[in-house]
Amino acid sequence: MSSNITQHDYHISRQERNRQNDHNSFVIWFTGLSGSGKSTIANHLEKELFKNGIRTYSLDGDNVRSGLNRDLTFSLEDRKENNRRIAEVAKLFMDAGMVTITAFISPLRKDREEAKKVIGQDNFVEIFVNTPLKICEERDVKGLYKKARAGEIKNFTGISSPYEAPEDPAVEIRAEEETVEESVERVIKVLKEKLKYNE
Ligand SMILES: Nc1ncnc2c1ncn2[C@@H]1O[C@H](COP(=O)(O)OS(=O)(=O)O)[C@@H](OP(=O)(O)O)[C@H]1O
Ligand SMILES: Nc1ncnc2c1ncn2[C@@H]1O[C@H](COP(=O)(O)OP(=O)(O)O)[C@@H](O)[C@H]1O
Repeated sequence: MSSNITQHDYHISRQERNRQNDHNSFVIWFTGLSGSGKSTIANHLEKELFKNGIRTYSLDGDNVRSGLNRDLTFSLEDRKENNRRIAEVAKLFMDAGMVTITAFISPLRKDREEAKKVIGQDNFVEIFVNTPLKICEERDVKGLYKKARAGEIKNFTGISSPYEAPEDPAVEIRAEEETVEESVERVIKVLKEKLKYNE
């Protein structure tokens, strides 16, 4: 790492931005298998927050794996780098005052722990979308499970690459037992206090 890099002080602090927005900023980190419902629930959550005047931004596969992280594969090493960069970008959006939502598989506990360190424990809300593999596979939204079972995709999460469930998520969603609206309502309940800006 170069020692010639100087970090400039930002003129406007996160706290000042939060005061102006009249809510706190933090990161909501969704994790779960492919097809578990991360993007669906994250999108509904963002719409609901936005409707209530909360400044939000979502990071997901579409705007990250096809751009910033398009050089990365699905090896565990590259997934770690994927998660690291997402955590750094999420932190920037959080510093800009946004309630930032991320929806990535992020399969390994230690990589999510690293993300938590970058973002800060108090700013990191982990949401586990706990949909059983069997259901994700039946849904097979993108046809990828079929390909993975046929050996056409290597290192597929849940089939030929590991997924480690969070031990103590802020919210655990059992998407097969509740509707998207019910899941979003439960998440918002947990966020209510966190959103309140107190001087
Ligand atoms: N090998 C393999 N394993 C898992 N997923 C795969 C793979 N290859 C492609 N895809 C598609 O990529 C999406 C997951 O990307 P992520 O960036 O969320 O993964 S990770 O956090 O780096 O593990 C995932 O999207 P979601 O279904 O939205 O989770 C898949 O559509
Ligand atoms: N209760 C539920 N919560 C979330 N998604 C659900 C639920 N029930 C069915 N689904 C469906 O499951 C699929 C989940 O896909 P997606 O949100 O893309 O998952 P992921 O982002 O985890 O890959 C969608 O087609 C969604 O409509």
